Amino acid sequence: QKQGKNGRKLPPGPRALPIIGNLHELGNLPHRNLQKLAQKYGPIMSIRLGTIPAIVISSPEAASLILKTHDTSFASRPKIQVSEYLTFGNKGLAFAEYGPYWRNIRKLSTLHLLSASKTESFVSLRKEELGSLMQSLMKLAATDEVVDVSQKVGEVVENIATTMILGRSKDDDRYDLKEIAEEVLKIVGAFNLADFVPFIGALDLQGMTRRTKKAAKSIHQVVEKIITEHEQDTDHQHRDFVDMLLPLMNQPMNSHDKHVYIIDRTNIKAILLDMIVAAFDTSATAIEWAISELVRNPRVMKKLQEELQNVIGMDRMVEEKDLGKLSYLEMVVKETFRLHPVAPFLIPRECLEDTTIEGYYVPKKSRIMVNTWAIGHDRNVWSNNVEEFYPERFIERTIDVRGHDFELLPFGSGRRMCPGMHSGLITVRLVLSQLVHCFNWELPSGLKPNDLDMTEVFGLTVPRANHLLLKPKNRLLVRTT
Ligand code: HEM
Repeated sequence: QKQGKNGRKLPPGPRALPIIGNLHELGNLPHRNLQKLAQKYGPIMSIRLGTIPAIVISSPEAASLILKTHDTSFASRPKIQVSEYLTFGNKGLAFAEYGPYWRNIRKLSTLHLLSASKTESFVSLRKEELGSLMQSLMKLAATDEVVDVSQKVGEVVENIATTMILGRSKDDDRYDLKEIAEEVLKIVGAFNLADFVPFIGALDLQGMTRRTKKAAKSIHQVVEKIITEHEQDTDHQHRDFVDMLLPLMNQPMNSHDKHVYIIDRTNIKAILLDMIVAAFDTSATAIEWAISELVRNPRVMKKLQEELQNVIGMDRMVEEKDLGKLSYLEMVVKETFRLHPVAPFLIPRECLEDTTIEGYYVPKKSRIMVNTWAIGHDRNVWSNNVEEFYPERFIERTIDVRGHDFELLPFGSGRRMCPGMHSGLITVRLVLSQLVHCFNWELPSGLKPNDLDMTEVFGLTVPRANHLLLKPKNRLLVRTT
């Protein structure tokens, strides 16, 4: 029985060591290790990360208490070193503490950058980028080459995101934003001692502070340069995020709010940085897991290709307007998110005030980790075939990914839920369906579906550890864009 300072009952959990607490129990894949511990201690478990108390949530019911019933108490984010450096003292959206500042930039972002109509306005951008990817893959398919699918998917998502956010494509090789974004996600996901054991953290034994400063410096330079170019080039016609944010500079964020914040250059940069980091890797990670599972499960691949054949036909590519008609595709995407949630712990939350959950005391400033990976792998929720990639499970269950069903939370839920969900979902469904419609995907010679390596690497997101290598074979009857 664990007790808080005031003698109140804390959730059960493993014994914590002096100084490091339970950091040593996280291992390389904390989502898996904390699932095992939760099987012993329960779905509301308390651990200590260095000096910080943390609560790990591992069931849909407990997730609903955190993200719905007590949403306001858990709507803040912890202050972490990487975000402080990267977004000029948490001036971005993802790590801003809960309060009027966050509320204003969240509103501004959802209204001006990520609304459904803004997302739709990038339809031709997505079509063009995907068209060039398909052309290049068709050429490679004709020569029977093994293709680095992870790299190709990463490039197309990066091109779409860079053009949408910054108005330029990857052709400009003076910088590598993807590499920087991946580095930032790794640092955010790493359990940085500077955040948990400050007096040891100052020594920077893990080299995290050095890595953070380096990544922040490179990304600040790129974004500053791009903003300056937008300011100088007054007659261009793009409608990227920089164009949408610049007219708001030096204006109050929300003149009706009693807390008046004026948007300055650092606010704009911080918002753009968050968008870059949030958009680059997330959709690409989901797509590469989906293709990996389809290749490992030829039955599902065949069924998805049949759906595409019936709905689209073999003489043209998939268009965005077709997506609504592809119900099996939707189930495949859900099943991918269930087994491979892109951000298995969402983005960490911080408890704003002392709270009681199911009779347990959760002290103010506790870190909250919702283990969506554990929920997706729970037999009690998904029955005994939990490890199987079986999209048909969603025929019977009307479970959706939009934050209402706590069994499946790829975008989180509640006030801090992902505001880029619409954009992310379109990218995932479009790129995935196009790749599967235009090509058959074969394993390099000698490999059987079950041999496919599925090793994960942990960060804020959990992508494949090794790139996915496959041979495309042309499937469409006509080569068209
Ligand atoms: C498949 C793609 C994506 C996935 C799986 C995903 C997932 C997530 C998750 C799990 C969270 C945390 C939610 C929570 O704490 O409850 C989040 C937050 C966020 N996402 Fe996404 N995301 C995706 C795409 C995008 C895109 C394309 C953008 C923007 C262009 C974006 C912008 C953000 C932002 C700004 C936040 C922080 C929101 C806040 O703290 O108020 N995401 N996302």
